[in-house]
Amino acid sequence: MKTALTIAGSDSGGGAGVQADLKAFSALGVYGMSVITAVTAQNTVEVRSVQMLDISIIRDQIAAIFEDLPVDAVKIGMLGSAEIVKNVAEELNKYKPKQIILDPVMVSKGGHHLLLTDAIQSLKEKLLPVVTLVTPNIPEAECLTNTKIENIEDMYQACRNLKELGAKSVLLKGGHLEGDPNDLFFDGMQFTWLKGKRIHTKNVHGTGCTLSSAITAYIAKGYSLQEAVKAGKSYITKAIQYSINIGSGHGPTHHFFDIYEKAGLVEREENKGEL
Ligand SMILES: Nc1ncnc2c1ncn2[C@@H]1O[C@H](COP(=O)(O)OP(=O)(O)O)[C@@H](O)[C@H]1O
Ligand SMILES: Cc1ncc(COP(=O)(O)OP(=O)(O)O)c(N)n1
Repeated sequence: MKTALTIAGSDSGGGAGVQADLKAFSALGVYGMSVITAVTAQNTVEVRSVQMLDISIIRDQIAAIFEDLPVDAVKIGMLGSAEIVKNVAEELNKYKPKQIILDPVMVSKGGHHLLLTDAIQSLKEKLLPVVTLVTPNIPEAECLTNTKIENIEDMYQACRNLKELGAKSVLLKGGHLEGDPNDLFFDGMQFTWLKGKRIHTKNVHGTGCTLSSAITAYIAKGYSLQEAVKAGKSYITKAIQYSINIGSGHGPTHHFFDIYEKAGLVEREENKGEL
């Protein structure tokens, strides 16, 4: 069985973070493991509070996994602080997993900061050069490159700038720009557009986590990076089409849409979350 590890924060509402990652791993038939960096009190409306975990328990979780279990691919999500970034980078440099996907989580949909501002520099210096793929959304890429991204030309330039900063490959997500959500994949040499059609629903909590963990699962299964990002884009599109209309804010993505489709369940038609 192929395996994947997520190093990320916990979302009590189950839509993002470690919970979304483990659901995506399971839905794609990959054995999931987790290192929790922070606990958030969160639902579909807001992040109420955040408690970052002590460095010692974060390092211990990583060591416990790598000293016993096989890890085919690692996904990194919310890290929270510069100290956590530094220590996670040290542990990864020690155990050297071959495939690391970094979702540089900074701010939740509701505007809550999930990465302290002073940690951004550490993320750029200590993690960006170590990972296989980085998957920023537009505001995260703007922050990492200190530039404005308003159009397609800016997206190309941001990918090149991220490469200059040490990234081996980049998936720049276009969901935050107007129009259809087209993502740009840069393998360090060539660009590939992953085109999407905007789905009009408010239930988009955890989309970034879902996409990066699906890509991680596909890489764990042996897909090439190019195949994995394409398969990940199809997965997130279905996960949003079938997103779950629960809670009074942004409902979560659906990970088991295949089972629903095959069983003829009509969850999508019943989705009152569509705008
Ligand atoms: N309304 C939507 N319809 C279809 N795809 C979307 C929609 N919103 C986002 N996506 C896609 O979901 C993925 C996550 O995108 P994005 O929302 O930009 O990231 P994040 O959740 O990190 O802010 C991307 O592949 C993006 O193109
Ligand atoms: C614990 C935790 N980690 C990450 C996020 C951000 O997830 P994302 O997929 O970008 O989804 P939204 O916050 O945009 O809904 C999170 N909220 N919580």
